[in-house]
Amino acid sequence: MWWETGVRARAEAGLFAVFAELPRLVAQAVAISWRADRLRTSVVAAATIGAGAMAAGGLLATQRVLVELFAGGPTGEKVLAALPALAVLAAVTGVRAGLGIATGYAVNGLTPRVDREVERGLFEVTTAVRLDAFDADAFADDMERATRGTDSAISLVQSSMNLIAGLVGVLAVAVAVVVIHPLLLLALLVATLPNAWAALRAGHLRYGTYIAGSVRRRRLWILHRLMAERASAPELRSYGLRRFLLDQYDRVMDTETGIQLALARRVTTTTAVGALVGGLATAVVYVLLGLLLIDGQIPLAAAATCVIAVQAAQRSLSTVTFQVDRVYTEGQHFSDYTGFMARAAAYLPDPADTPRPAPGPLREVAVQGVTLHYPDRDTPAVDDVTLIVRAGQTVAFVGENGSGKTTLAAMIATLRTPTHGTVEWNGRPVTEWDLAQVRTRIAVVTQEYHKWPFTAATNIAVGDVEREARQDRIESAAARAAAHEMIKDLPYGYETLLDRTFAKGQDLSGGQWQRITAARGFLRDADLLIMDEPSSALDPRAEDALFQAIRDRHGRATTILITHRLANVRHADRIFVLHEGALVESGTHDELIAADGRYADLFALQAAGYDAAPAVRPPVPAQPDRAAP
Ligand SMILES: Nc1ncnc2c1ncn2[C@@H]1O[C@H](COP(=O)(O)OP(=O)(O)OP(=O)(O)O)[C@@H](O)[C@H]1O
Repeated sequence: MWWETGVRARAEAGLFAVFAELPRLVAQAVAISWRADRLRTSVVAAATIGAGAMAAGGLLATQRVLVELFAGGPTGEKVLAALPALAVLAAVTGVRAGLGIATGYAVNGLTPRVDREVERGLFEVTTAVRLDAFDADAFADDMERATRGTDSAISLVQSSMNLIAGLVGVLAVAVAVVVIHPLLLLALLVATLPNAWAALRAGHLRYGTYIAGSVRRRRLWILHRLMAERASAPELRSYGLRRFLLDQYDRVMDTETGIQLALARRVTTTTAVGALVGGLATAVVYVLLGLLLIDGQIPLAAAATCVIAVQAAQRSLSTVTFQVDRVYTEGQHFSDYTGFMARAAAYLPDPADTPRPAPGPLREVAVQGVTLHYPDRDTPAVDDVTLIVRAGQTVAFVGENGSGKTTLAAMIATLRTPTHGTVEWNGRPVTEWDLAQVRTRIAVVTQEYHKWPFTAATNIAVGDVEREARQDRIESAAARAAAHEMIKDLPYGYETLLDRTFAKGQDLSGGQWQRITAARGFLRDADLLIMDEPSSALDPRAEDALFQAIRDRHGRATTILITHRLANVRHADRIFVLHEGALVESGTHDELIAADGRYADLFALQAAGYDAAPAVRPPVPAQPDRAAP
């Protein structure tokens, strides 16, 4: 699964591949951090390098102290002689601690800034891409991965910085040791590498086990939801599924526990082997030091410093090995983010070379030879449609399911771009106007409306965020959509939160939601109101009130109505009938009835439903091919 990208990549990659990719990932982390906050990034970089230098200086000062203490002469004099080096050691240790604190402060300050930089970048793109981006199969999946990638940004930055700090620490020890005696570097490597290898190997094992348990974890996740969520609670009880689900849970957990124990054994064995080999290597180093001492190759103080250096290097290396894994796994997720941002750029609207003019009030919308092909569809959803809607008119788009009404309306609303043809606003293609300004003159009540997790008042107010959300405006819009009384009856009236996932949140019925979304459309009082199936869930009284409000716009503002309830379009100035994407008829209700075409057929069929039906239906004749032999 995509959320396991990082762990999977780490489980599958060899150590060489991991190390080969680290520089790129660390560079990426430094770049984000730099963009988010230059000052703090510089502080972390300077403090990390400074701390490394202090570590090396500390070891050299330690050696100086030991040289003085191991020299001949009375103890008092030796201590006195060691005092300057001791003072340096104390200063270096103090500065190093201070730099550590400075790094901590800077990283803490970086965290929210990096999070914000990355997350805001993502939302800048996801809210700006053209609607057709969401038709591409991979886009939604890509976007989810990118969301996980935003969480990884700060982890990547932090682990990269810790990795750099660990490496600088190891380097500092190596430099100090070489200064004391070059042969000690070899001793240092021999004593530290086995443990480092064991740590990396144990990480590999953990990641491998995690990936092998992917299906099991998903099953557990589903079981968690089934046993604890509201949606499944009624059926769980009515069918007595409790035992069944708990048994499933036990079975999965038995396997999981077994696997975790096996993993723990393997990891312990690996680290024990590493510790054993590391211990033996350290013993060899100590023997080597002893031989060098006896041979007079190095002074006692150098040997003692080397012992301290080995311990310091082991600490730094264990940081490095841990951070290598983190940088690599988090880096994979972050690559999902950067990859998405690059691919999404192709869906961003073309920036205007010169500022485009704002359109005046609507006089006329003209659809000129417009066609729209959805990706992976053989036939166009809208096929070479030409029509004109004039200011003040109420027009209707009718036609069977899938005939292209919503798609055509989306192009008029500038939400979709035609594959061929143009949509003109006041005689000029919409692309030549400032698109944001065109959109402020249009309100769209979509068929697949969104239930915003806000209060009832805000759910209506989102229809016009450009203007102040005055309560009287909200209530008047609600009244036009037959929503006012219904909202007043809610526990907190207009302030009722319409989301059950929050405390005191409420949910509404389908028809009640539809009233709220219609009110959202009325609030803007736009030049052009497009209403796509606004009454499919309304009761007859609410439907009547809604269409009365639509009729009130007649002559004053323009309305495009999409509905299957043909009784509601009788009064439209013009009815456009679509069939398989093409405009097949247009005219007033009376003209279309007189023409006795597709509209007349649909109307007659619907009207027949309201005629008195026979009390008993005649039996359906047996189908010849299904008759009993
Ligand atoms: N996002 C999409 N991706 C691919 N095909 C789509 C998409 N949206 C709609 N279609 C297809 O385009 C055609 C026209 O759909 P559209 O929603 O415009 O029809 P409609 O007339 O509004 O239908 P209904 O009366 O059911 O609302 C249909 O064949 C539909 O399957």
